[in-house]
Amino acid sequence: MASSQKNLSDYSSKNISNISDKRFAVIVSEWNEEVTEALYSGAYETLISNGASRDNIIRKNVPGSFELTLAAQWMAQKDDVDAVICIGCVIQGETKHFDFICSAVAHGITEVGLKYNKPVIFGVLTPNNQKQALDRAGGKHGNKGDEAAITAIKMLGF
Ligand SMILES: Nc1c(NC[C@H](O)[C@H](O)[C@H](O)CO)[nH]c(=O)[nH]c1=O
Ligand SMILES: CC(=O)[C@@H](O)COP(=O)(O)O
Repeated sequence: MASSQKNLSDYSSKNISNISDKRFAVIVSEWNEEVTEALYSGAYETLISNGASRDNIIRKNVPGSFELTLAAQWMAQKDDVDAVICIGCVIQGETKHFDFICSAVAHGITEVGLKYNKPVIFGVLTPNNQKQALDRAGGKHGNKGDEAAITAIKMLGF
């Protein structure tokens, strides 16, 4: 289902588990900072509004989305991290670089979650242009950061 049919910020709060003692690592890519900061704000506020403690949200920055995977591994291996949320925005350019980054990040983040047996969430936009990105970072299609945070919460309650 395309984001145009389902708002990224719409979610059910039913069956949300107690996350007051859960620790979240949120890794934010610095590329397309206007977008990723909006995604981070959405994720942070969603965690807080669903019961997370401010002291239990650890933010780390990386240069670009490609670096999200290694940073996710560094955080996921910590015993005091319960879930990792990866925030990024990869915008299509003129070359195939977009395809390589998106594929590497998607596969890499998946592998980290499987390796450390904890939620590692793909909160990465892969739009064709800046407008599509902004539409999904608090615009008309909601905020991917909200979606990433509620996904982490629901996986912790699995
Ligand atoms: N073009 C975008 C990038 N490119 C940078 C890579 O993510 C990486 O940092 C570089 O290849 C060095 O390893 N990153 C984004 O997050 N978004 C882009 O649109
Ligand atoms: C996703 C990218 O790395 C991309 O923005 C780079 O742009 P280009 O493909 O035009 O070099």
